[in-house]
Amino acid sequence: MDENKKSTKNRRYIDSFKYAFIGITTVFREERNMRTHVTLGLTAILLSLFCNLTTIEWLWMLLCVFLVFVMEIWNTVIENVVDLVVDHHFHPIAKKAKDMAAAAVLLTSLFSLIVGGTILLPKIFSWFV
Ligand SMILES: Nc1ncnc2c1ncn2[C@@H]1O[C@H](COP(=O)(O)OP(=O)(O)OP(=O)(O)O)[C@@H](O)[C@H]1O
Repeated sequence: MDENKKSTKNRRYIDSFKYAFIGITTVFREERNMRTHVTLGLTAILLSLFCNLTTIEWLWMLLCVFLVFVMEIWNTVIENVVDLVVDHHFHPIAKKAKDMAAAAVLLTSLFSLIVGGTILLPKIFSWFV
């Protein structure tokens, strides 16, 4: 049987990891927004490496980066399920679901921007004064 076309439960933990990894690579390959989030997240982590963060600050930064990734993955899940259900035809409830999923990503990104800015900006300014 073609492994990519199976629709039964994973029997082994290694299979669960394998399909989760395929999910990550698929969302990265197919969603431009996900690639932007990864680029911005990696930039924030790279900057943090030069900013001498405390353990708590590191945990906040990592929480924000992972939250945005997870929210973008859920947004993509909802887009895919909606497209599957309405078969790409216009439907007001499809629009509502997709707009709300996009709103969740927007709010998480704004929250991350506030946290990242609060932690990193004072440290970056202190390099120049
Ligand atoms: N089947 C549909 N019926 C009604 N409106 C839709 C439908 N599909 C998409 N839309 C509208 O188009 C917008 C963009 O949908 P699309 O599936 O292209 O997501 P996207 O451009 O990948 O969005 P995002 O930037 O959140 O990833 C939705 O937020 C919604 O307003």
